[in-house]
Amino acid sequence: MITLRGLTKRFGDRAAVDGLSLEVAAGKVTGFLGPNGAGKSTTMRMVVGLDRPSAGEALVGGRRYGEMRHPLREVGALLDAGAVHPGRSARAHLLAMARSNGIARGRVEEVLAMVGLEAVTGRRAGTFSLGMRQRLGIAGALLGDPGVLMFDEPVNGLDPDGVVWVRRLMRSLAAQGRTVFVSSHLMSEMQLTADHLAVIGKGRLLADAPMAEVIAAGPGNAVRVRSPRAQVLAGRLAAAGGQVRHAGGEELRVAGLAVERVGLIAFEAGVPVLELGAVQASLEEAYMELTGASVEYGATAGTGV
Ligand SMILES: Nc1ncnc2c1ncn2[C@@H]1O[C@H](COP(=O)(O)OP(=O)(O)OP(=O)(O)O)[C@@H](O)[C@H]1O
Repeated sequence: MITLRGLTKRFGDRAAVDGLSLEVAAGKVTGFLGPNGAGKSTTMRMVVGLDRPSAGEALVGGRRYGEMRHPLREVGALLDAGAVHPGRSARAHLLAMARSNGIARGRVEEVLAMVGLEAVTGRRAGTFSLGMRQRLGIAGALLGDPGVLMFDEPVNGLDPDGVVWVRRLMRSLAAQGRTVFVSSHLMSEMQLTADHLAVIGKGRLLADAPMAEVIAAGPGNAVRVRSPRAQVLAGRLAAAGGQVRHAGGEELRVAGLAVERVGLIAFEAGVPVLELGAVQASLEEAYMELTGASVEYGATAGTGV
């Protein structure tokens, strides 16, 4: 389990992480979401002692990282796949990590095989593709067979096979009872991978709930309809009890009416329909609504759903 208590990190007069309290439970994949600059990486770095908190604390299994004799056996992390000496082979890199944490040499070959790098163990890490470096980083996280694992954007640079592999790996680590804490910007992938979500914005907690609850709290199922006479159609749909939102241009999002009903109302009103379809409730839409006010860099108008 990972416990964050009032965790705060200031850089100058700016709080990158701002009084964050959270428990990341064992036996689940917990997705860690938030816009760019929300403080996800900084939070993870504090858990493994790479950044020192300005206030509060981050504990793994009730202890601080600095108090652990063999930290890699308790918490493994993929934080920056580029942080490998380019002149070292994959094997040499992992052997050095193993030695400093009292981990048997044989475990190095084991984790290299687990991540699919067994054919390139002697090759210098500097020649690796981004996907291979991600795999090497994951091997490093798994090296000490820890009960707690953190992955910062693990599918970055991976091809579709690699993405599915990471998803299965996360699920199986959680099924073994481990704590799996993973950040990602890919909402559809996260929806398939995580059981639970912690969402932050500007360093503060916005949501800490099971995936199903986060999605249910979002805009939910809706009907998407596009018409050159969207204004007229919106009036008719509202009169029939629909909650109508203008989604930019000719498009409307309608909640509370079935797709067939929307089609019939348009027909009765003599309004042309260019597109009509159901929109499934998704993490992406729920996330957009949750974080809308916390996005630091981004377009502001005309993107609404
Ligand atoms: N060493 C540093 N010095 C100064 N500011 C920093 C430092 N590290 C991070 N920050 C700032 O802290 C804030 C949080 O950054 P962080 O990388 O933790 O966000 P993130 O949620 O991981 O973002 P992304 O999704 O883009 O990776 C940002 O505004 C960033 O510029």
